[in-house]
Amino acid sequence: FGTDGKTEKHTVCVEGNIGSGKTTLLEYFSTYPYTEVTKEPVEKWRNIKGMNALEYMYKDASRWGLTFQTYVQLTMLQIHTQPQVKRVKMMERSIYSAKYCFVENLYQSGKMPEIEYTVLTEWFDFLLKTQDIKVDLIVYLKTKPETDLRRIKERCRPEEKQIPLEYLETLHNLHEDWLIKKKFPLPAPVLVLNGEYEKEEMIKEYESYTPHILRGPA
Ligand SMILES: Cc1cc2cn([C@H]3C[C@H](O)[C@@H](CO)O3)c(=O)nc2[nH]1
Repeated sequence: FGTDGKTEKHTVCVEGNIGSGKTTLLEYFSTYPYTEVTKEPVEKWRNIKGMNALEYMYKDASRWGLTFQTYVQLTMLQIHTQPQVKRVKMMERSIYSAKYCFVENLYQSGKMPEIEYTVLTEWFDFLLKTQDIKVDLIVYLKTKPETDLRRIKERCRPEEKQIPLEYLETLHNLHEDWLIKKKFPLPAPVLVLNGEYEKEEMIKEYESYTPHILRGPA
C-alpha cells in the first residue's frame, strides 16, 4: 500500500475454497469505514431470468459448465470494473480464481471439452488485455478440505449438499498450485491466512494483519 495511503485506491481479492471463511472475513471488514465489500454474486448465478445456473452446473457440470463459468466470468468482470467509491475495495474471489481454479478444475477433470476451455481462455486473455482489472493484494484463506466440508454441511446451501470431499481436495490443490506454487500468473502479492480457526480466533488473526490503511487515518 502507498505511503500516504490518503488518495490511492486499492483492491483486495479474498480467495479460498468453498467453506474457507471468505464470507466471515468480508463481513468483518465491511465494518471498516474506508472499505467497500462486494461478495460473490451467487444470487445472480442462482437466478438468471428465473433459471438457476448454479443448480444446473452442480447437476450436470459437463452440460452446464461453460454456461455457468461464462456467466461467472461476466459477473466477476462487472465487479472488477465497477466504479470504486471508498479507498479499499474488497472482493470475494476474482476473475482469476474463476479461470485458474474453477474452469481449470472442469477442464482437468474432463468435464469441459478442450474447445470450450479454449473459447473461455481466449475470452479471459482478451478481457485482461482490454479491461481495467487492477488487484493490489490477494488474501488467501488456507484451509483443510475436511474443514471446508464440515462448514459446507453446517451452512447447508441447497446446491452444495452433494459436494464430495474429493471435489474440495481438487479445488484446494488448484488454489495451492496458483497461489503458492505460482503455476498460473499472480496479479498481486499473496497474504496467506490460516482459515482453520473458529470465528473469534479468525477475527484476532485479521486484526494482526490489518495494515494501517484498512483502519483509516489514526
Ligand atoms: C469465481 C468463481 C466463483 C465460483 C464459485 N463456484 C461455486 C462454488 C460454490 O458452490 C458456489 C459459490 O461460491 O459456486 C463455481 O463453481 N465457480 C466459481 N468461479
